[in-house]
Amino acid sequence: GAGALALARHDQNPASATTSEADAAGAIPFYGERQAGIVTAAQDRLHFCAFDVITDDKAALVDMLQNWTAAGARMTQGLDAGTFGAVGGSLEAPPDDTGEALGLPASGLTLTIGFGPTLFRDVRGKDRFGIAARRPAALADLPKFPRDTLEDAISGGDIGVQACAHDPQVAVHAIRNLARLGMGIVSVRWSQLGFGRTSSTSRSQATPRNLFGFKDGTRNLKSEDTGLLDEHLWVQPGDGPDWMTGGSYLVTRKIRMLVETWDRSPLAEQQMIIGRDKGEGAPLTGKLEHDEPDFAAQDGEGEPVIAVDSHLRLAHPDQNGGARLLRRGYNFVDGSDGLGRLNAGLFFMAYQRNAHKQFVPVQNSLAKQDTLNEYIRHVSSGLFACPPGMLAADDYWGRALFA
Ligand SMILES: C=CC1=C(C)c2cc3[nH]c(cc4nc(cc5[nH]c(cc1n2)c(C)c5CCC(=O)O)C(CCC(=O)O)=C4C)c(C)c3C=C
Ligand SMILES: [Fe+2]
Repeated sequence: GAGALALARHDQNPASATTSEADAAGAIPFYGERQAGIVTAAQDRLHFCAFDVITDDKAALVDMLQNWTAAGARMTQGLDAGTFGAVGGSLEAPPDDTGEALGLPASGLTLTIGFGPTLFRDVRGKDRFGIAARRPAALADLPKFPRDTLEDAISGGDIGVQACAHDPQVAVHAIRNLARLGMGIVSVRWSQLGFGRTSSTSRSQATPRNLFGFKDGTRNLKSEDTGLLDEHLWVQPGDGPDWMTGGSYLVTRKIRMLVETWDRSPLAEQQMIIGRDKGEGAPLTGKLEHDEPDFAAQDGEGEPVIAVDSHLRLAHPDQNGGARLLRRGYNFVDGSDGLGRLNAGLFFMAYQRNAHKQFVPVQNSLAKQDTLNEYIRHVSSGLFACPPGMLAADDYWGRALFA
């Protein structure tokens, strides 16, 4: 607990220890112009859940979204999901909170909601809730990419909820209570736990490492780049539809990483594949992490120093019509695969103004020729339209869409 933390940090600057402890325990505002959990400095833990709506009753769905909003406003502030709480209600009724977060602080919990293509029209093309005309053009299904090995059962979903927190128990508690409140209206389609954020979304954060051991998120869109955020992250007036103005599109990709194969490849080869060095994270043409890569530089034999099929070159905006992403992924290890290997990888998440103009061209370049492909498999995919934030307590998730 707090005692152990204080001990562990005894030899460090006490002021900074206090600040980071407070940050890790603190509450992030639920209401605001934007949804929290997008440019919010990436927390350590993730529980993402995709739900399917199992009712045709629009009023029941809207009622659930109102209940979710009220519970989300409470849980993100460190409170129980309901007003009676885990132990404050009637002995004759199931509690309005499941209880496993009793005594835990808010832990930086954010809840970010998005609506999937199938909420507007189901797989048979039916306009389920009379909102098909409000489906954004940018929410068209993602194309199939070369090498995709997607599993339908862990892809897609009508509603996606991203719960991020510094404590996994807090993130899981939030998703579990939304699922409980949604009983009979939604069912859990798939869910994913993640740890060790693989991107920094703020210049105040050090760049973390992915399970290949490389710094990931060096050249990410950052919360401080407000001009770039308007250009690349937030849906702008005129992009349409109006209910999405100020929102953003989330692409999720569960990417299995064949870590055992990777671990047998030489350091020089690993660095060639990424296009950066493993220790510092500098481009192979530079010294420091944030040095600009020089794609024209050649080695003694006239070969490009940053290989033409390296991840760095293929993912770079210059190769993809200027496309940029706000990456916000997490590592995962879902036990083992029964074949003596870890079932490990990257749960890739990226927010953007239009996935068809940003994620799609980047992923097409990567899928065609990235040397990283030998070591990874895309096994799940999702696309969600995340509306803007809510300014007041009488608003609710999806109001502008369903009104
Ligand atoms: C389609 C988008 C991307 C997928 C899928 C993706 C998978 C993936 N990436 C790594 C490791 C690294 N990626 C890095 C940079 C980087 N990656 C993407 C996009 C996708 N990556 C972009 C847009 C960028 C930034 C490019 C730039 O602007 O220079 C890096 C380098 C460090 C960094 O800048 O973040 C690493 C390392 C893995 C392991 C992976 C799949 C499992
Ligand atoms: Fe990448």
